[in-house]
Amino acid sequence: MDNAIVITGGGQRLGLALAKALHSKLTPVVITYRTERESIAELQKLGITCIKADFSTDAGIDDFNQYIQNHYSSLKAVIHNASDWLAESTTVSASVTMQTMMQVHVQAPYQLNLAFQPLLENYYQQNLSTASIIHLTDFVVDKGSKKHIAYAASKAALANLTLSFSALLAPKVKVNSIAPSLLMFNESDSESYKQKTLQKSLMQIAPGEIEGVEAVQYLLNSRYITGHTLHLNGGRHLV
Ligand SMILES: NC(=O)C1=CN([C@@H]2O[C@H](COP(=O)(O)OP(=O)(O)OC[C@H]3O[C@@H](n4cnc5c(N)ncnc54)[C@H](OP(=O)(O)O)[C@@H]3O)[C@@H](O)[C@H]2O)C=CC1
Ligand SMILES: Nc1nc2c(c(=O)[nH]1)N=C([C@H](O)[C@@H](O)CO)CN2
Repeated sequence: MDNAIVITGGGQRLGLALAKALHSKLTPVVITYRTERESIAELQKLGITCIKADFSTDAGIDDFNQYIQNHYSSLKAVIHNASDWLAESTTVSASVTMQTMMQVHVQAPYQLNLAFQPLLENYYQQNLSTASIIHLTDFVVDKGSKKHIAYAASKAALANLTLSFSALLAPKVKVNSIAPSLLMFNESDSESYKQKTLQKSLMQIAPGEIEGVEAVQYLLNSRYITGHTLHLNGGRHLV
């Protein structure tokens, strides 16, 4: 199959919204997921290919790469959305926390970008239009986070991959980051946490998945933007 869009972590929230928004007969979407959810069957009914993949090991990354190499000859885009928002804790060692964060946020995008380079360049050759890599980073790349230290460091490394891969792959492939501060809360978030978090930005809302979907569509449609970080932070940097 040709011209596919790969979205990692497409089983819920932003990845799920991206899959539904971007899938079409001309640009079929492939998502990865780890956890069985009703959403997976919903996506399969829409014709979206759902591949179970756990990037916590290099073997898991290799297996997904092999699937793509065996089934696709060109890729329009790869969206590295898969992520674990791990905080430092007393139950998980610092070493395991950092290793876990670097594995999903850096090893997986790094290894898959290198593996998918020929497929992305094939898209350019076949369509005379740039292919795309999009890294989902985070506002904390520029600020750090005292409660998610390893998470923030790994997202900063991911942001640096954007700079290196944009230089390596231009002009056939654009490589950009999207850095949200807050898109949507988690079900476990308390009302007090939500209010405290909303106060941190000028806009004081959680904009929802649609803000991320529209940012991705903007970058996919560009012929010129690369090496860039699109900040979705509601003016948080000015508070
Ligand atoms: N939500 C927000 O407000 C913000 C989000 N971001 C970033 O935006 C992106 C989307 O956020 P959100 O939708 O909340 O993300 P989620 O927390 O919902 O994570 C997305 C998916 O990543 C998958 N995933 C986690 N670890 C692994 C792994 N080791 N291997 C494979 N898949 C894995 C999970 O799959 P499964 O469920 O199938 O196990 C999960 O559904 C993320 O990169 C996030 O860091 C940044 C700032 C704010
Ligand atoms: N993988 C995830 N990363 C992040 C999440 C999330 O739910 N999953 N959430 C946030 C928060 O929105 C934080 O930015 C404000 O509470 C950050 N990253």
